[in-house]
Amino acid sequence: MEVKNQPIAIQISEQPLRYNPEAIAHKFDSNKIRVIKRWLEILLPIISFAAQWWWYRIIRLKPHIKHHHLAIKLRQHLTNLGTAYIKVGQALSTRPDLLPTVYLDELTKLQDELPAFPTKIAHQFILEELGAAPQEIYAELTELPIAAASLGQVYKGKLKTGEIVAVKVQRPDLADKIALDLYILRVLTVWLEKRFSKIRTNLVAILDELGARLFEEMDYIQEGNNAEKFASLYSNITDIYVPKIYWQYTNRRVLTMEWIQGTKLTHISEINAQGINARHLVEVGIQCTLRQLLEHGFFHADPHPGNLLAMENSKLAYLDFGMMSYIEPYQRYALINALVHIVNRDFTALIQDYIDLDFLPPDVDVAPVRGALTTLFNDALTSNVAELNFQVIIQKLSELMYEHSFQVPAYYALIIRALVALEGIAMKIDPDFKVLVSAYPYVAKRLLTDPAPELRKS
Ligand SMILES: Nc1ncnc2c1ncn2[C@@H]1O[C@H](COP(=O)(O)OP(=O)(O)OP(=O)(O)O)[C@@H](O)[C@H]1O
Repeated sequence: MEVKNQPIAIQISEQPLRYNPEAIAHKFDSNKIRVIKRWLEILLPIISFAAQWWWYRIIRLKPHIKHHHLAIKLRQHLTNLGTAYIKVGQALSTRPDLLPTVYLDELTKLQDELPAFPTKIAHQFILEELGAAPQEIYAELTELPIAAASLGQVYKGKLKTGEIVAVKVQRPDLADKIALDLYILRVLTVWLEKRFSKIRTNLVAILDELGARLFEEMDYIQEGNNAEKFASLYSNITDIYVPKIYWQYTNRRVLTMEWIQGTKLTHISEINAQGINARHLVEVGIQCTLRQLLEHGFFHADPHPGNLLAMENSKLAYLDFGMMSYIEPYQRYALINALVHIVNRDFTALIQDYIDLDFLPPDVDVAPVRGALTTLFNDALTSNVAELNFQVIIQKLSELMYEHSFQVPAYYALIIRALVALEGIAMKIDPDFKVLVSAYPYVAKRLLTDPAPELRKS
């Protein structure tokens, strides 16, 4: 029987997968044994971490050595605890308002080192989600996954109509396991907030935001929609490519998309060996990032080099649209204004930008923050734009934000992560590559030509 690109019997779920803390609490309140078992698995590393912290205090270890060791331990514990904790750690790694820099640096190394699950289970999922056995849908499908990541694993396949595809299948019981971990973490954060009234940050809100994000990431229909929205906004940029989604063969836990033949930007030497100009790809990536952040606001929040592929025709392909974020127009304008105020060294105005962006409360004691910002940016700006290194500025700014109790909104943390990832790639290609120099003409042009009243003042 010939199967054309026609819908087979799939039951696309009507409601998108949503994080609902009340429903989760309701579910696990009546399953105490499971909750207690998981609590024990979590408590053990917490106790071990606390004991180590206490020991280092007793032996009066030098603070920087102490925190360095503790940060490594924290990363190891989170890795062992599984997907939800790896994601929590990755989210924390972008939050200079919550953790000192030494912890941020260590947590950015968190990798999703999870083993693959059996292909038999993946086949079962395909049957359940798409309503037909894999051999009825795909003419070919690799026996083993070509990649195993935190939420799912990816097979290479071929449709009966001949198109080469990537088939992403979600890990078994993922939603259930993550829900249980989020439930426990929420109990813990509510307790922490009650117990330590000094904590100013709304930890429960941060956790709920992360939960919402994780649930979105677990819904491959949402990911497919994100990919299409991203394509509609940015694939008109020269040399940007976004894989096509095959909706007929996609559901919540199975995603079928166009296979991208390419080399990850983690393998720069291979890219060069193929005669592809890696520098050009970075320039393209920078232009695309600027359009995402400053023009449409819809941005890829996880553009690490493993999610970017150099194609043989010198195009840059984006993968993995599970984690996207959005910046409101007023936030975009405030960011551009902040940039202008930094360049003009107008730190009083810069503090007002931070207040407008809700980083600082309106009643903040301005003088010490202005003093710290002045020192930081005067140091940084004595070098000309060509010498500015983004990573260094961000690191200093992170320290300042931690010391002066800034509240960093999640979207800002994700922007920084995206920019630092991009600069990291650029500097691997050429240690002297200046992202800011490449970005400057675009920002200048926006300032000169954008009719928005919010920018006209600047
Ligand atoms: N369309 C595609 N074409 C070719 N390879 C792909 C494609 N999609 C995914 N892959 C491969 O599978 C890997 C994992 O895919 P992806 O990053 O989408 O999974 P994930 O579970 O969302 O991972 P993460 O842990 O980053 O969230 C990619 O790094 C890439 O090697």
